[in-house]
Amino acid sequence: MNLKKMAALRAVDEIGDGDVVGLGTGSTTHYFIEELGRRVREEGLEVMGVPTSYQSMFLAAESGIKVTSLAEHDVDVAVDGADEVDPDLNLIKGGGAAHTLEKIVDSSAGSFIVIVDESKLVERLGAFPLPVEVIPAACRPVKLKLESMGASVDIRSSEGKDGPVVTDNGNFVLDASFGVIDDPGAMESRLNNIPGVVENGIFAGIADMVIAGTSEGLKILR
Ligand SMILES: O=C(CO)[C@H](O)[C@H](O)COP(=O)(O)O
Repeated sequence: MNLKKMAALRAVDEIGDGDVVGLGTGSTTHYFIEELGRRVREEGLEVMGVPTSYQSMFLAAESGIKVTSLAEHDVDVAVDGADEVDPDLNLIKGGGAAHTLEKIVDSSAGSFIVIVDESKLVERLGAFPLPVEVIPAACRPVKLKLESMGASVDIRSSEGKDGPVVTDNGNFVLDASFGVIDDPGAMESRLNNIPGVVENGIFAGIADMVIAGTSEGLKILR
């Protein structure tokens, strides 16, 4: 079976009737949202979803999940993917440039569950370039600051549009390769302290549970 899907389907079992669910972004959460929607439509599960991106908002609506927001509801359980997960459940996220709203929703949740395939499990964070969302006017000074801290930095661009990726919040993303990150919590705070940085992709100490699909079956980390 597809290992991302395996983790996603297991996560749906953690959702109870009446829950407000944080809906993460990416290909792994895609499977989660689809299955959650199927249970809503076919089994009468009553949930509301708080999307973390336009991607998850559109998919939730298509799947039959009622959409709400943090302005109206607290989140009971958030389910989200990750780009890297270390043994202490620190994460790198933002491969889909959605990490700012993801961090707001995931950190506000009563419980935050991460779903990944085994390729995301690492001993130490840092092989995946760290996404840093910046206000466009701050792009150059923040890039220079990150370089002065030892990173090599790319302004993220993508297919489908010439020029930089523009996030759901109207900002740019810098991908900063620092190598191994020794102290994820300290690095997370330090980066968010740079003027013009909106949010970086380190999620230190907020995940409660990781469900990983592996070739040997499901692996649960708490
Ligand atoms: O952080 C994210 C989006 O900003 C994603 O959750 C992360 O990139 C993992 O994506 P995928 O499930 O497609 O591997």
